[in-house]
This record gives sequence, structure tokens and C-alpha cells, in this order.
Amino acid sequence: MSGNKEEEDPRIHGIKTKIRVVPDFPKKGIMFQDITTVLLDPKAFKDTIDLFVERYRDKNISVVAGIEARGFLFGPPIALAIGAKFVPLRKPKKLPGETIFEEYELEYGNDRLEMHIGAVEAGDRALVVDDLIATGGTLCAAINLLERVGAEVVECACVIELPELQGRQRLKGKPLCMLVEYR
Ligand SMILES: O=P(O)(O)OC[C@H]1O[C@H](OP(=O)(O)OP(=O)(O)O)[C@H](O)[C@@H]1O
Ligand SMILES: Nc1ncnc2[nH]cnc12
Repeated sequence: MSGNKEEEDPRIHGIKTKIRVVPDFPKKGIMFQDITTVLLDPKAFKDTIDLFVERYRDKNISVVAGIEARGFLFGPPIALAIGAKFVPLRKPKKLPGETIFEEYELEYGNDRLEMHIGAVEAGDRALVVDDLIATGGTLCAAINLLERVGAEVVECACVIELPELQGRQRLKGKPLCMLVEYR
């Protein structure tokens, strides 16, 4: 699932057809990849989850870290199916407990990710889940958070990759699994 795999699994083509592309959102020049239209189709949504579950169920993953907000849609069902805990990586000032944070730049602004101290422990084997990788800044921040507390990041998983932004190069050598490329 990490290259262009439409030939490999017919479910991927079905998922791709459900992603809505909205030009100039949230600002001019951005081709926004809207996954809410995948969620409207139970088969496409289930196929998305199933593809990741099939990949990760035997990889001894102990924690799925989901990135706010859209990683919260895909991460929890994957975590439940593979028997891992789910840890939310949240935008600033949303988590009530003691946190650590990493700041990063986006295609259209700056942001910060926070994680509860104690949610992930040294030795945890982590899968990071989000809907999309663009510049890779968000996933890089997530990897840094997890590594700071001693977790091993096994892989990052996204539904969509924007390869022209070369986000993979910012993943500190961690593998990326994605389903759909948008060029
Ligand atoms: O690879 P990057 O350049 O870092 O961009 C990818 C991130 O951007 C989007 O989230 P966004 O920050 O728009 O937040 P949202 O999910 O809360 O809308 C997307 O869901 C990823 O998390
Ligand atoms: N083009 C895009 N579509 C959806 N989410 C994004 N996050 C960063 N770039 C994006």
C-alpha cells in the first residue's frame, strides 16, 4: 500500500473515487482533499480501515497515535481492531492533563501538537495515523513526541499523500504507508 497500489487492490480505487477535491480551500491555491465524503460511504470507509488493519494486525503495535482532527476518524477503529491503545495527539490547550508539545509549520500556517505525559511509555511500538501527508511537518512533530517518551515509531499511515510536497523526507527515515496519491 505504500506505492501506487490501485492495480494491487481494487478497494483502493473505490476509496479514491470518494475523496472530494475542493479547490482554493482554506485559501487560494490549495487543492483541499476532503475525506468527509469517504465517511459518507460505509463501504469505502470500511475498506480504508480494513486495509490498514490487514497491514498492522500482526506487527505487534501497542499504541496507535491519531492526529487531531482527521486522524481521530481513522485511528480509533484501527486501534480497536488490532488490539492497541489509542492516544490522541491534540492541537494546543485541548488536553487537560500534563503534556509535552512540538511546534510545526503547515501548508497554510503554523500549529502545535500536544500529547499527555504517561499515555505512551518507553518501549511502546507506535503507529501514527492521519488522513493526509502534505509537507510532513505534522507527522514529523508526532514522531518527535513519541520518540521523546521512548516509543519506537514503527510506521506512519495516511489515506492520502501529496507527493509533490515531499513530506516523506521529513519522517526521520520512518516508513509511510498511504493508499491514494494526489498529484
Ligand atoms: O503534512 P502537513 O503539511 O503537516 O499537513 C498535513 C496535516 O494538515 C491537515 O490537518 P490540519 O492541520 O489542516 O488540521 P485539521 O485536521 O484540524 O483540520 C491534515 O489533516 C494533516 O494533519
Ligand atoms: N491539500 C490539503 N488537503 C487537505 N488537508 C491538507 N492538509 C494540508 N494540505 C492539505
